[in-house]
Amino acid sequence: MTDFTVRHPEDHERRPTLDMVARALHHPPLTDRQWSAAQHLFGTERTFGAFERGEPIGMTASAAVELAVPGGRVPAAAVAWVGVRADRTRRGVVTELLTTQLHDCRDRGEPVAVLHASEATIYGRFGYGVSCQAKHLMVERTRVRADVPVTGSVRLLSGAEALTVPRELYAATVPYRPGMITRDESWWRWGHDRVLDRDGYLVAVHRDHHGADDGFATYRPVSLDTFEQPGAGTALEVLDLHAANPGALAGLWRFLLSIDLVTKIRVKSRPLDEPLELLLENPRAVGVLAVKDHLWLRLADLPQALASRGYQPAEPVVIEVRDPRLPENDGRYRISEDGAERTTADADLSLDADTLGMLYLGGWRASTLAAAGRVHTTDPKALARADVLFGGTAVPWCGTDF
Ligand SMILES: CC(=O)SCCNC(=O)CCNC(=O)[C@H](O)C(C)(C)COP(=O)(O)OP(=O)(O)OC[C@H]1O[C@@H](n2cnc3c(N)ncnc32)[C@H](O)[C@@H]1OP(=O)(O)O
Repeated sequence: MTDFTVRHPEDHERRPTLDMVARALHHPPLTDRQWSAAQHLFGTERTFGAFERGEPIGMTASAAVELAVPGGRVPAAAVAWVGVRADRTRRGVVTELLTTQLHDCRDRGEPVAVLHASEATIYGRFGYGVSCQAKHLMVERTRVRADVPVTGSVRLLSGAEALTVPRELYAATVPYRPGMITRDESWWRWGHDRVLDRDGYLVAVHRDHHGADDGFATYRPVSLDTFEQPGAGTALEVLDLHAANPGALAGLWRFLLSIDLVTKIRVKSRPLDEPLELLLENPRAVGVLAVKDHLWLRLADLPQALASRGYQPAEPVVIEVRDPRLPENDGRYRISEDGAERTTADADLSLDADTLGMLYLGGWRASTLAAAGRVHTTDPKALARADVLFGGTAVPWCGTDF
């Protein structure tokens, strides 16, 4: 039996704790350079460690972000760096850490927590649901001709511009769909500056025909040559691509497709409705390699979270939610186009908290979740109303790796 305590690490324990979690995720301990970028990602007060006789054996942390939801934005905890030392797993360590973190979230006034999961089997039991999916694409560039008119231009950035322009565009120009999160300076240092420096990523920016920058792509060339297959060519890996409008999206893709000596373009986690194949003369050049769980979402303070998003016009429904890990969320809620509130009325639908996390951004229909046995009702009309009420105006997508 493991005897451990969960608490914030002391200042001198922070780096050993991060090193421990890096090891749990099969990365080497942090270099001095990585540590200098990583230590600003989460304050000590947002980091929880599990300690056994003073040694770190588990960790979870979160960053304060704003999450776009249908009809607005809500303060959220972006959870990351979850891990338990390999010789201390399956003894309840992460259960204790994540439960403490969810209470902390509520206390901070962050009604929602989000994360990207290393494995799809971990987080459902903690009340997280897959709020949206994303697709991984492979474009066979040799079979491709972009078939869209050019309306602007693309330029490659270097030096300070490669660091600053994407920050400005993401903060002020890119429209937020439900699921997108704000990126603070510590994210940019870790998620952008560090990868440009370490992995040789390049930044391309699209400028519209009025001369305003309106989108960027971060990408790198990777050799496909092997000893057995010399001359296999080069793949482009696209890390980050955000566009303020369809012209910018088409222009950035047209640019990526025009780069010489490239045989394939690989890109992970794109929005389900991104119309890349429709921009090409040969749509079959785009292969969808996988559609995977993207952003997992947990309603930590359920009444607050439900009240923080908008609903589409339809007759109200009453939902009954069961949340064994945070029983204070249990209860019935009336959802209408005017908002959400607790009620004592009879329930039309019943579901668990993780399923409500799936509905929250509008990425799934209640009727789809009912077909999967996750939403229970005897009234098909109530399901149809829930489909409309919870529906969003855009397909949700996060698009930030954290
Ligand atoms: C947002 C992120 O950072 S994602 C990164 C997550 N981290 C990793 O994948 C690193 C490698 N893995 C680990 O560090 C650990 O195995 C963790 C964090 C996944 C789980 O930590 P543990 O302390 O072993 O979990 P704990 O003992 O609290 O398990 C709770 C329950 O989840 C189950 N569980 C834990 N991990 C897994 C898993 N990977 N797959 C399936 N079930 C799991 C346990 O069996 C247990 O089930 P039970 O309650 O029915 O008995």
